[in-house]
Amino acid sequence: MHSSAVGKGGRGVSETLLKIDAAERIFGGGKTLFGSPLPAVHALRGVSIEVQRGETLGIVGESGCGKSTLARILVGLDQPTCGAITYDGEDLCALARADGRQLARKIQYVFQDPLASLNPRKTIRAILEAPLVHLLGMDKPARQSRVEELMQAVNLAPEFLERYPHEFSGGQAQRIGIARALAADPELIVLDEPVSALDVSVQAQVLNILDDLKQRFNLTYLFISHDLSVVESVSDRVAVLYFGKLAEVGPARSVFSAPRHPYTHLLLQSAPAPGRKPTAVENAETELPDPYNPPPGCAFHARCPRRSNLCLQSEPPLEPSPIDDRHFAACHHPHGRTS
Ligand SMILES: Nc1ncnc2c1ncn2[C@@H]1O[C@H](COP(=O)(O)OP(=O)(O)OP(=O)(O)O)[C@@H](O)[C@H]1O
Repeated sequence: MHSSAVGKGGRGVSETLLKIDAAERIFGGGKTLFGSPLPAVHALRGVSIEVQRGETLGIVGESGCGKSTLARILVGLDQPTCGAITYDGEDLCALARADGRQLARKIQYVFQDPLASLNPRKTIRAILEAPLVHLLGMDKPARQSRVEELMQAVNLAPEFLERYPHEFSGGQAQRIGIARALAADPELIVLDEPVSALDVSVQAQVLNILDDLKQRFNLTYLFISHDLSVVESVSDRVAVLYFGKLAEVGPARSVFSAPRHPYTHLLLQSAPAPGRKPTAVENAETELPDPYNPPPGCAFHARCPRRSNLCLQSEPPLEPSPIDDRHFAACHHPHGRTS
């Protein structure tokens, strides 16, 4: 669909930049002042995944599966309840606690709603200069040329620097959000639904810019989206999250052409396609487990056409495919039911 290929093609790089090990995030819980228990939501339930330097890892899943929780943890806006996250060998949470600015120089975030993420009372120049001052301590003359470079990098004229966010279209505003994320020269950018709010034609432009920037600045992307066609077009690898857990992860080509988890099948069947209405997930979404009362066994069992007694009793581990050790699925019946 899109001509862009943010990170597609792989560069044969295999240096681990980010390592997430058994990350859990529980919201709520504990007790009220009067001692009654508060409900708890297990937003991430033991997520383990690595991101290689230079790759684009796509993360897909329905609303509520934990995508944004993971993204917020990676940029230091939240902390996991337990588990370990290392960035380039350093403890990411310790880094976030000790010096948020160091973390912000390495990992940046691009928000879904471009206009809402830009301060309406500041000019674009002030918006782009803020990270240069706060993260890099850059002086005025250096800032002047850097903001012009940043505008050029996202194909916007430097004349726009004195304008305010409301004077831009959604696509232009997202390009400004991307320029701001680039300002401190990060290595990893977490793109949280970066084109979901844009028209399809504008999406392609923004994806092309992201692809170009990735090549030019050796960036690594974590690309979060519920739009499978976008994720397929941009990702080297794809992780499918379901109810706070990884259901499947592997090279994009394998996950999309030969999905092993029935949830990935369901997502693919439900994706909008010419002549087909997206209904399956919309219908099935009403069957998502109650986050306050998770089911036993595999969290997907109530929706799963392959379920067996085993699925009702035990959670399947994430295991590699016998024919591709980079393609993992957490399913007791990844090849369908044999009995
Ligand atoms: N601050 C919070 N307090 C309580 N529950 C939360 C909080 N943040 C997220 N959750 C819950 O954690 C789960 C995962 O939410 P999250 O926003 O990470 O999902 P998501 O996949 O990003 O969804 P969406 O695509 O709708 O943003 C959901 O059940 C959500 O209600």
